[in-house]
Amino acid sequence: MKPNSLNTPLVLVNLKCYTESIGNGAHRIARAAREVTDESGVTIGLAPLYPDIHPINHHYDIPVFAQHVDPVEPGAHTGRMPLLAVKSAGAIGSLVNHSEYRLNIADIEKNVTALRDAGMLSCVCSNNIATTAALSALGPDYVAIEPPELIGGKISVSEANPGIITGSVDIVKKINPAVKVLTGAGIHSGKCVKTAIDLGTDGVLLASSVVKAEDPAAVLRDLVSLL
Ligand SMILES: O=C[C@H](O)COP(=O)(O)O
Repeated sequence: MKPNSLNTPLVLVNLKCYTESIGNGAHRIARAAREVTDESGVTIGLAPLYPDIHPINHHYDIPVFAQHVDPVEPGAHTGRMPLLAVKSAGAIGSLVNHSEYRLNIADIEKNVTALRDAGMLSCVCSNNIATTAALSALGPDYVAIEPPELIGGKISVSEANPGIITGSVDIVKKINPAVKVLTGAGIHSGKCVKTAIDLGTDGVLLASSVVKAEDPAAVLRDLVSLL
């Protein structure tokens, strides 16, 4: 799997730390992602827990992102996760500054630069248009705009706040048009995904609708159905 070469649109599923994402649960979601990628041709990536990066990459050959990397060089640190460790496990990129794991701007810049230098993809999360502007200036591969109040809910950003999507797309185009824009929070249907794409994004970042589903493949099939 070559970094810097993911097709658009991208459906990136963050497995977070949900019970359903642990052990066999991660394999269940990865199998579903593989199946729906094969049926639809849409790129579906996963951001699993660290122990599942290698098995998911190895068994299912789908793009794997880390959920976070620590802005540290390999060395005398304990309990940290340097990006070379996730690269060596098979991750092609990492989320940075997720709403559930905020970093300061200096550490975001450090991670974006280190990921680029390692030939990996950065997907930096943002909570509003002003933050999106600042983050796009750092030149990540993706900025993912996610209103925190909609994360984990049943109403998607596409339905509740299309203005934050168009505002983010517009500001990124002005500041750094090479940066791709994802959006997320509450994305649960093909209609939400289609709206996000029609508003100018390059894909979606989502979690609960797939991870907590009884049948993740059915949800993924619906998510890509209008692309
Ligand atoms: O990383 C994913 C986002 O936080 C969205 O999560 P959600 O789809 O559960 O709202």
